Amino acid sequence: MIEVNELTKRYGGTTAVKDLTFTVRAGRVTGFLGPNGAGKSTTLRLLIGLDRPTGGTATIDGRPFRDLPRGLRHVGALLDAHDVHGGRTARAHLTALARGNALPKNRVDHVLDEVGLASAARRRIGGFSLGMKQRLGIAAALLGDPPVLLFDEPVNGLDPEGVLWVRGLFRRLAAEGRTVFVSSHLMSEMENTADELVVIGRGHLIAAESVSDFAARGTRSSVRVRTPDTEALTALLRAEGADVRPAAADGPLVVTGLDAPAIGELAHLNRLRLNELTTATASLEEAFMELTADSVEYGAEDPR
Ligand SMILES: Nc1ncnc2c1ncn2[C@@H]1O[C@H](COP(=O)(O)OP(=O)(O)OP(=O)(O)O)[C@@H](O)[C@H]1O
Repeated sequence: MIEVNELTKRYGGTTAVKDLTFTVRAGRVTGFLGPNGAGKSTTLRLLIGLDRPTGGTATIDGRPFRDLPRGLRHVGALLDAHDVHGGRTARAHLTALARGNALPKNRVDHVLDEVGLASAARRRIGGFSLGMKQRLGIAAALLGDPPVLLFDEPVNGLDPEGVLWVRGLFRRLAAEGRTVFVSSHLMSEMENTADELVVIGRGHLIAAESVSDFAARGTRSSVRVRTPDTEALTALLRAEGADVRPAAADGPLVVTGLDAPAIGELAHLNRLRLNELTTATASLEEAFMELTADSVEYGAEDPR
C-alpha cells in the first residue's frame, strides 16, 4: 500500500505538488492522472526517494522508500524509459541491475520473456524504439518480483498491440495482489485498465476514488428525446427549468437538468408521444476534462 500524506514539493518559486493526500491499495490498478505539469512525475520521484519532500510524507507499506532494505524486491519503478545506457545490451543492463540488487540471475531471462524482449536480449539498447525501451523499463521494474509497482507514462511509444499487452499485464499484476500505480495524462489510457483513480491538477488533489465514482461526477449527463411534438415538449421541459437543445435538424432533443423518468412522466401527463428517451452519461474523458479544466497548465487557449 502507498500512503501519501500532505505531500508538498517546491522547486524554488514553483510548487510542483501541494498538500497531496491519498492512498493506493494493493490488488488494484490505480491510475494517476493529471494534465501535463500536474505534478505526477514529482510525486513518483518523491515516493521512491529520488527527491525529498518540502513537507508531508510518502510511504510504501508504512515506511519511506529509503528505509526499505530490499530496494527492487520491494518496489519496482519505471520512471524514464530513456534513462538507460544505450551501449549495453538489454540482457547486460538487466544483469547489472540484478547483480547490484542481489537478485537471482534467472530473473533476467524471466522478465525478458515476460515483456516480449527475449529475441532482442542481445541487441544494444541504443538501437531500441521507444516502445522497446518502455518494455525494457517494465522488465527492470519487474526484476525484483516486487509487491509494489510504479509506472510513469508507460504507454508512451507502445503500438496498439503493446498497449493491449501492457493493460493485460497491469491487470494480472494487480490480480496477484500487488499495488500497481500507473501515471498518464490521458484518461482514455486508463479507463479500460484502472479500478481506482487519483487525479491531480497543478499539484493539487482533484479526486481519489473508484473509476465509477469518478465517472458519476461528470455533470454533463443528458437525455436524448425524440417526439413528433417537438415544440410542445420543448415548451413543457423549459417550463420545468430544463435546458433543451436540438442535437441537429430532425435529430433528437438533448435535455439537461431533468432526468429520463421525469421527462417520461411529463410527456405522459401531457399526452405527448415519445419515440426515444435515452440517458447519455458523460464519458470518463468528459468528466476528466471538466474536473481538470481549471488546472491545465498549457491549454490551447493559453499561449504561455
Ligand atoms: N527539478 C525541477 N525544478 C523545477 N521545477 C520542476 C522540477 N521538476 C518539476 N518541476 C515543475 O513542477 C511541476 C510539476 O512537474 P511534473 O513533471 O511533476 O508534472 P507531470 O504531471 O509529471 O507532467 P507531465 O505529464 O508533463 O510529465 C511543473 O510545473 C514542472 O515545471
